[in-house]
Amino acid sequence: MSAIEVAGLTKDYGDVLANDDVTFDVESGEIFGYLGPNGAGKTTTIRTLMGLQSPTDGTATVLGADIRSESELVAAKQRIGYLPANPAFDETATGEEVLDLHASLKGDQRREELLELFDPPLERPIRDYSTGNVQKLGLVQAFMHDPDLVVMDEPTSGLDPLLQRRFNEFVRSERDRGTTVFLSSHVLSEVRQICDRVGIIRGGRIVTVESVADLLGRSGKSVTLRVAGHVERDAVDLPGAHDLVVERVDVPDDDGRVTEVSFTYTGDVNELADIIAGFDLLEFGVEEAPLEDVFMRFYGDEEGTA
Ligand SMILES: Nc1ncnc2c1ncn2[C@@H]1O[C@H](COP(=O)(O)OP(=O)(O)OP(=O)(O)O)[C@@H](O)[C@H]1O
Repeated sequence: MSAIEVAGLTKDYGDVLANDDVTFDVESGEIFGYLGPNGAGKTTTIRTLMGLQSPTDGTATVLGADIRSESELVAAKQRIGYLPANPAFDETATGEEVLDLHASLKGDQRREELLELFDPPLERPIRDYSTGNVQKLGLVQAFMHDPDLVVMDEPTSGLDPLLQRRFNEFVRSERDRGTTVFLSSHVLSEVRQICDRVGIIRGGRIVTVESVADLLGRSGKSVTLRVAGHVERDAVDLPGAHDLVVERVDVPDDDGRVTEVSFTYTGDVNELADIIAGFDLLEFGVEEAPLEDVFMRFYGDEEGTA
């Protein structure tokens, strides 16, 4: 059985069709990334899955419970952890009190273990918490009752790089012990590090659901070269090079000219390495293609940035 099944989910806010016939499944035991630019409709789907708002049309199940049935959903939520975007804990309560409240609702058998990984200042009131500390408390709260499914809306926002890495390792180890994880993000490089599969949403519509390996294979790398001397365009116009830009620049202090080359590359890295080996390189950069470029290449720009 799938941990989450979303079928034709539609949410019309009046001005905005935030989810338009959204359909996808999350398999039990996988880490599924729900990826899309700001305003794409990720939070709308997540809040609907958690029963916090009703769909205009379509439906979904979480751990087999129909989200339209309050009683089914309440029962299922005992086995679900939820970390909302910008968790709104009671500002006057201390972190400890927030956890005590959640423990009374769902349990807290893993509280101490989680507090060793993510250590918010429990004795302080929430109003004194930094964004990162709220996020840490949210993570402890989401996992401490040892749920079967955890749903997180932009979980790494506010975490510094060290904690992000700890979070990634933790989520992978949770997956390895059988927990299903559904998380949203607008950053491809973040999702690629932990997710098994990804669903991309844009303008309220699902544009693809595929494995992260397949997505990365298709999205390619951004390559930049700074080469001493002339480079002819034909020399770098390899199969798999897209959006190629070749510019000659005069460098006053240097003896001669420099050529700057940039492109997105989806071809064979060995072919690229062979070409580059023949250049007098000044600089060489390879980065993940930005998410927006991936969208532009595969899905066009007919829907603007949302
Ligand atoms: N309660 C609401 N009333 C009206 N419009 C809304 C409401 N909530 C969200 N929207 C709109 O629906 C669209 C999708 O918003 P949503 O928050 O689901 O996107 P998102 O992908 O989570 O974006 P972000 O990453 O910025 O949080 C946006 O255009 C947003 O302005």
